[in-house]
Amino acid sequence: MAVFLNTFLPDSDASSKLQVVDEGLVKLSAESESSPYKLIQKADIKAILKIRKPFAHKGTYGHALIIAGALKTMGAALLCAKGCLYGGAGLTTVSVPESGLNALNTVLPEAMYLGRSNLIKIKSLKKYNAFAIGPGLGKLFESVCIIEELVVLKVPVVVDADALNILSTREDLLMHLAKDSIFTPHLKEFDNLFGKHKTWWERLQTARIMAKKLGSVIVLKNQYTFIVDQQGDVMINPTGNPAMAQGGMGDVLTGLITAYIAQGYSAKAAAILGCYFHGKAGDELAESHYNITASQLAEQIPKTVKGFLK
Ligand SMILES: NC(=O)C1=CN([C@@H]2O[C@H](COP(=O)(O)OP(=O)(O)OC[C@H]3O[C@@H](n4cnc5c(N)ncnc54)[C@H](OP(=O)(O)O)[C@@H]3O)[C@@H](O)[C@H]2O)[C@@H](O)CC1
Ligand SMILES: Nc1ncnc2c1ncn2[C@@H]1O[C@H](COP(=O)(O)OP(=O)(O)O)[C@@H](O)[C@H]1O
Repeated sequence: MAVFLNTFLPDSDASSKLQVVDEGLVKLSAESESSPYKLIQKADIKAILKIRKPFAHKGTYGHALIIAGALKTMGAALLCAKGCLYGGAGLTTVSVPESGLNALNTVLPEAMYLGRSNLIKIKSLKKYNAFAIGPGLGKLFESVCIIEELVVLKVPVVVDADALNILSTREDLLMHLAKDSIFTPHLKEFDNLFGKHKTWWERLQTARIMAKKLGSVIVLKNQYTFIVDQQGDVMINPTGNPAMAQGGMGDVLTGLITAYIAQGYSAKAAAILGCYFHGKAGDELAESHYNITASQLAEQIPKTVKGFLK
């Protein structure tokens, strides 16, 4: 029986009730036209996920740089870094204000530190192959300057939280960010960035247009998160649950997606894997927990991925 898009939306409208959602990312029948809306299946994840290789070392799985945190929101940076470490990046470096250095060394001894002043030395950024910016960053002048540097560097970036809010007032930067970047807004951040929307259907149409225009992936977060690729196709993530509705959960997702970029996945694949395993870790924890903290979820990720492969 056909499934329609309205099943995955929290509100009601006439158009989404008519829009069929395909099961899986691969078109199965040559006869029917494929829908731009696709529900991610377990088989899709199996096809995308690469098994860790014998003789692999930390260099095999990339080096991620996370630019996040401010005095009162250092936790967001730590959670993002935690998502990246537990997502399997070979190396994770975190650029937080110096006031966060002790916390970083104490909470995440596996992570390295890069001072904010070093961020403007482009040469020092060449060793990283995955970049994330935004969780808890704040919207101070320094944060704007860092985004300007990333635009000059022309590297794809995972953009979240405060970095999204900065871009909402700087269309020049938004339009010049490297293609294959990944934007991870929740509803409010999305509307800040692209304008107010009355319905989720309208919001989704804007996401499709903007993902094409930017040549980037938009991860529009909700109970069912929509991953919109550079062609404007929409992949619907089936995992996740209300036990996950606690602060910091999106920060972990940003770190996890960045870990997959570091490991060599494309922007689209990294977004799909990140959303799927983030939600699946939450689903597994929710079997025995009424609610879940973001730290708890990050720590569950390697177990979830291992269990998935069995
Ligand atoms: N430990 C730390 O350091 C943490 C630091 N953090 C960092 O702090 C920074 C600012 O984060 P923030 O939570 O203050 O602002 P933001 O996320 O814009 O929410 C503002 C309001 O928007 C709404 N809203 C949000 N989501 C929605 C949704 N899905 N659907 C609908 N509405 C939604 C909701 O408004 P309401 O509906 O309650 O009126 C909410 O109150 C940011 O950089 C972040 O990374 C956090 O990650 C927490 C842990
Ligand atoms: N009810 C829910 N069902 C499924 N996923 C949820 C639910 N509530 C929150 N999440 C997930 O948690 C994350 C929340 O992200 P975000 O709002 O950016 O949080 P924060 O800014 O606190 O880190 C998203 O990935 C979202 O899909």
